[in-house]
Amino acid sequence: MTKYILAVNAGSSSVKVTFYTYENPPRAIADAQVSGITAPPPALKYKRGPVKIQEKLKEKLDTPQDAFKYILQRCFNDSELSEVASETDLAYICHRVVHGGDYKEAVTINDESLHHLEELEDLAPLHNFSALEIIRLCKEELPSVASITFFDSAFHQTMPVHVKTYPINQEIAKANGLRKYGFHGISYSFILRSVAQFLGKPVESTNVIAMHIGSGASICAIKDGKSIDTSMGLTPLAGLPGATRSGSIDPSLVFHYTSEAGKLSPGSTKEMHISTAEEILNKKSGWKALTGTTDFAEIAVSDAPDTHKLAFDIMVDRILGYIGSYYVKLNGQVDALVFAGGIGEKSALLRQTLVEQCQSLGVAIDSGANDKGPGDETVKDISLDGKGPRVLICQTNEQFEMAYSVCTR
Ligand SMILES: Nc1ncnc2c1ncn2[C@@H]1O[C@H](COP(=O)(O)OP(=O)(O)O)[C@@H](O)[C@H]1O
Ligand SMILES: CC(=O)OP(=O)(O)O
Ligand SMILES: [Mg+2]
Repeated sequence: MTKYILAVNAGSSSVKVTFYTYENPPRAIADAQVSGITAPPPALKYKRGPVKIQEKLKEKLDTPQDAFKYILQRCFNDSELSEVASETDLAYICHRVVHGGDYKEAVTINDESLHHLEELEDLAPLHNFSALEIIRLCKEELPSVASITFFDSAFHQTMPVHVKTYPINQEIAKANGLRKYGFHGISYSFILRSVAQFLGKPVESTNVIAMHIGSGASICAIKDGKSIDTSMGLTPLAGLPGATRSGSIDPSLVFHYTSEAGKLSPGSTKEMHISTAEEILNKKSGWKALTGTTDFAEIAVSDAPDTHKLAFDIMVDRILGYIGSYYVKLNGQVDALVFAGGIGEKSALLRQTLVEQCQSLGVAIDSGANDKGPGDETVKDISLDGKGPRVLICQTNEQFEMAYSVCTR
């Protein structure tokens, strides 16, 4: 009997799942996403073959587990998707877990690994909570299917010690796991393989500066196929601003923000032990705080109001800072600057502005190709011929990367 893989990408406000055939390479047979869990009504996007459905849901889906259960039932009950009708049709469930601590590779869930992940939750309650809730649910409701967790942080284990280490008391740092981990690694691994293939180079000798710019945004310096630095840190808060995240700020700002900032947040629970400061900097900052919208498509327009223009300029400035730093760290040996993530893939204005400001690195883009975007291509070259690095768009796919890893191991 043909078996299928279910790949789950759970965020705080959305749950995305894709069903794949269990073959090399895996082929997507259906894709479903519930967003707006924290801002009801929830919305469903469902794609099966040529069929595309978008609807607002009447159901109350307040938590990622509710959203996941809803998606699963809907897919299992869809008579047009008879391939997956119950747990017996599934070979594996892949889960994206943002923070994997010291894990260097994916792990199969059993009591021991789940317990270890639950301990890690303290370090990253805001980011691991949704995924862990869904893993616990799968263990209970789909007990015959093996769950494998893939970690965003695993790709960055190759960063040198001096890059990973914060200059603080090392006993305390070691006891509490306080170091730079870096995230979006499942995406970077997809980007690296796709870009190396596109350039016709072995992964082991590919050097790129890759940007995953979405509602969470990061950038990564990849040397000889390995991450040597990335902008996120102990948690995904560090580095670039995001839709609701401040990105890097002077840490002292926390002590001056409000007198309440250091206290436990009212939203804190047994599972989500977070302070008001963490909540403000993760959920009430970023371009939402500057402009009122989390939608970068409203910000990245040429005739935007001043508030939006400021948010755009901040984003450009912070990204430029990292590109400059990583270009130097890579000793100028850069095969390509790669744009990925919802914004990196869709905003021609952001790409154009950034590349114009990186002229000193010898990069230039073909504005027609840039405006057209990647279309159906996984990797699209938008550079003008020149001596400098190529400029590429890569349509990254975290669910595919997890399924691919399972099918090729
Ligand atoms: N045409 C566009 N121009 C600029 N930004 C866009 C466009 N379309 C979508 N986006 C932005 O992409 C972001 C979502 O990217 P995505 O990588 O899916 O994020 P995440 O996985 O973190 O939810 C949102 O901020 C959305 O506004
Ligand atoms: C790590 C992270 O920020 O993830 P996302 O972009 O999906 O929020
Ligand atoms: Mg994402």
